[in-house]
Amino acid sequence: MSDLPGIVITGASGRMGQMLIRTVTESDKARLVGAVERAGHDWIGQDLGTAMGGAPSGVIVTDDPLEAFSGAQAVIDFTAPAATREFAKLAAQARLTHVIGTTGMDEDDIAALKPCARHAVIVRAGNMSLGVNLLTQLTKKVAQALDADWDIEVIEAHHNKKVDAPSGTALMLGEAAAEGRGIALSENRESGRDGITGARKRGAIGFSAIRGGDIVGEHDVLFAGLGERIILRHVATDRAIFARGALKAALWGQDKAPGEYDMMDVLGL
Ligand SMILES: NC(=O)c1ccc[n+]([C@@H]2O[C@H](COP(=O)([O-])OP(=O)(O)OC[C@H]3O[C@@H](n4cnc5c(N)ncnc54)[C@H](O)[C@@H]3O)[C@@H](O)[C@H]2O)c1
Ligand SMILES: O=C(O)C1=N[C@H](C(=O)O)CCC1
Repeated sequence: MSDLPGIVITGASGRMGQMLIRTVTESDKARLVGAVERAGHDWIGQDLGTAMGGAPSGVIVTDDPLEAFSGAQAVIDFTAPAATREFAKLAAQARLTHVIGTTGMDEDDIAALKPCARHAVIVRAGNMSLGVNLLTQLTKKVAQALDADWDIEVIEAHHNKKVDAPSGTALMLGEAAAEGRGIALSENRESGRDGITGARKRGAIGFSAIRGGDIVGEHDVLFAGLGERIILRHVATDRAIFARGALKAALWGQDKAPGEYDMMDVLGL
């Protein structure tokens, strides 16, 4: 039996779930030991490889996360906020590294992770790619250099199945801009313009969301001044960038003390 870290993927049939399964399976640094889907899903009880249209893998898809987590070292979780809250409790119980890519988590959801992080390593980020994490650093630097005469707007575009807005990435970028400017995002956030909105509030950080087709994920941070504009841009063309980052985080977490971490910690940025 291999001593490579055993990884469980939750939301196995999802867009990210399938990408993560391929990434872990192809890695020589980890092994796939479990796959979880929601109760009632067609894949439950099926061999994962067969369900994905390939050769049998020996991993049976389950709706029992506790069973899947026992004997694993990490769980990579790109599902939905309510599911992620439940997985966090079980990962803490099993002392697994819990890598959370799920977005759309509200304040309550995030607060619920705190007690779990006393027992397990939690790595959570709205975007696991190297490029976006670098972009947050650039955003903070540019916001630091410019005053509130420069309007900041985060413009994001995603596929037509995405259920949350603004995207987790857009919020990361907005937080970075607010930090650079020395203000709280919660008090300066502006989104959902429609109708007679009035003029833009000075110093506000705006969010605009586009949804369409199969767009993987595109983010612009626009700094609009008088007579000039700066645009910082990241374009994702392949979900593999998120899966590679998530696997890196799962491996990184293996020798860390319990606590809450993000991709900046993992990437050393
Ligand atoms: N952080 C990042 O880098 C990053 C990148 C891409 C996507 N995401 C986020 O990941 C999440 C998933 O995205 P997606 O495009 O794969 O969505 P998706 O809808 O294709 O997949 C989600 C999967 O989770 C499953 N699921 C839901 N509840 C469950 C439960 N209780 N138990 C087990 N499985 C459950 C669903 O059945 C589905 O298969 C979203 O929140 C998205 O924003 C994050
Ligand atoms: O496809 C998605 O959903 C994505 N979600 C993340 C976000 O909300 O920022 C990352 C990009 C893709």
